[in-house]
Amino acid sequence: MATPHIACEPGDIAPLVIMPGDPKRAERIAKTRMENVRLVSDVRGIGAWTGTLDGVEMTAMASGMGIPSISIYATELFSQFGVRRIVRVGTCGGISDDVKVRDVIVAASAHTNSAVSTIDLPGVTLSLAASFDMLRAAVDAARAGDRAVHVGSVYSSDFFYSSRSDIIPALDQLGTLGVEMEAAGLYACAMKHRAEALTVLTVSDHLKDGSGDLSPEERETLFQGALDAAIAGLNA
Ligand SMILES: O=P(O)(O)O[C@H]1O[C@H](CO)[C@@H](O)[C@H]1O
Ligand SMILES: O=c1cc[nH]c(=O)[nH]1
Repeated sequence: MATPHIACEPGDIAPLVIMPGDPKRAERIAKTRMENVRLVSDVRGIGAWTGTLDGVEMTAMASGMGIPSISIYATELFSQFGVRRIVRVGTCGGISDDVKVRDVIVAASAHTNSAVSTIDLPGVTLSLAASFDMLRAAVDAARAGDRAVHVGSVYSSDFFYSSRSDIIPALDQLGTLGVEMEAAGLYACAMKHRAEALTVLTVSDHLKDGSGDLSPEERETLFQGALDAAIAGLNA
């Protein structure tokens, strides 16, 4: 049965979902990496493409931007479509000096200023973390690739344009690798539905030095290292 944001039957979505933020990136993944793909839903221009990848059935579907958006899709996928694993393949801004543009970050955990970490259990801040099995497989695959790989915490912000850039040095001090806008929401949904999730990011820009930032076209296309690691995570 269709949900408010996904117009297809449960069997049309695979148990394993590759989820970039950008719908064009989802379509590109489907058309360049998958076989026998079909568009099974296109509500609000968020295409869901189901096919096979190296013989395994998968769906590529975008999350849109921000925790509210990814939470809608992840909730419907986990609760109504029998999805077991979602891997986010996204971009992020570098925070740590160790991280350079084009590097891959595997997000073991996500700090956030979103209410998803505090709203469900009064007095408790939830730990928002990746699936261990997915994380281990993705890290192993990423380390075998040709890009520098970092594993650790990221910051999932509710703001792309934040008035609180003053907190970035403190996040840096705490070892936070980069900033993006969805991982914490995805991890919270996976925890709630007793499912599994992972986030693998390509560093698209650096908060301390914007001179090497990726162009909009590169942000859409330059994600092969992260995607290979993400696929390994899904197959774990
Ligand atoms: O490239 P994606 O996956 O969309 O991720 C990052 O890019 C968007 C902001 O430009 C946010 O969604 C952020 O998390
Ligand atoms: O959320 C994001 C994504 C990419 N780059 C940033 O600086 N922030």
